[in-house]
Amino acid sequence: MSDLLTIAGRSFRSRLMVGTGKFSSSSAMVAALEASGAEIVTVALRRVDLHNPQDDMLAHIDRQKYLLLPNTSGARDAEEAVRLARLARAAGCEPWVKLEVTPDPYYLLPDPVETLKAAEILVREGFTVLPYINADPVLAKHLQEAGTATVMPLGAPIGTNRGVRTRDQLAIIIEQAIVPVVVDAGLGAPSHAAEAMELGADAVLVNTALAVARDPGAMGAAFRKAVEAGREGYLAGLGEERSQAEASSPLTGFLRNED
Ligand SMILES: CC(=O)[C@@H](O)[C@H](O)COP(=O)(O)O
Repeated sequence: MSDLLTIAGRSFRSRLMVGTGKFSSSSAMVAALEASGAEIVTVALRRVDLHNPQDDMLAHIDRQKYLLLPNTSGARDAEEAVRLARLARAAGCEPWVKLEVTPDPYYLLPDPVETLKAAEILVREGFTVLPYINADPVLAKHLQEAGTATVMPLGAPIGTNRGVRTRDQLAIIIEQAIVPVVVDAGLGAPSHAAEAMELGADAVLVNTALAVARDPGAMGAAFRKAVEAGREGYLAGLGEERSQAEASSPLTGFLRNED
């Protein structure tokens, strides 16, 4: 039986989304995308010319194969984010947007107030909104009530490769979610992606780990397997953590009885 990820009524086999920044070459990016099995690929609106099909990056992304998810990376407030999303739609992109509002260039942490404000506007305008947020369960609820198609809480700040540092808050978001939860940012190793999936995330988004790998294609394949393994582990039902040891084999009834 297939285990599909469904976002806003659209289904995907892959639970790994991939970002397109920081790759050393277009061929490295294509190798990573293909090996990852991703079906959703995010592109920073500030880095591409959507009106130009020959744009170096866009020309390398097969839009029959991948859903192009424009992101508002670089937007510092709601107004800038909304403007970027509208530009993407005007240029012929599907009305899906990865909403990112990051006023602070040092930590790139998302602004919760401006993100919610932008999400409310974009949902009203008919966009399918996938907001990047800190791992804040209260904000995640507000965004879902506003009509976002997912929530995308961070594992760690963008580009840090530090893994699932927000585990406890992610668990609450996942427990309460009524839309898919996509753990986005900071996942620097395949094991990080597996951990997020084992926790019950519906999908993950990865960019830096693939882009900076010595072999981005091989890393794409490794993340693909990790996401699948994490998902399978989650569905199989993981055992609960315990503080006290519990023997896996009987501890009585042998050796001493033979005296
Ligand atoms: C590409 C994208 O949409 C970002 O949110 C982010 O870049 C992903 O995080 P990492 O680069 O840390 O994987």
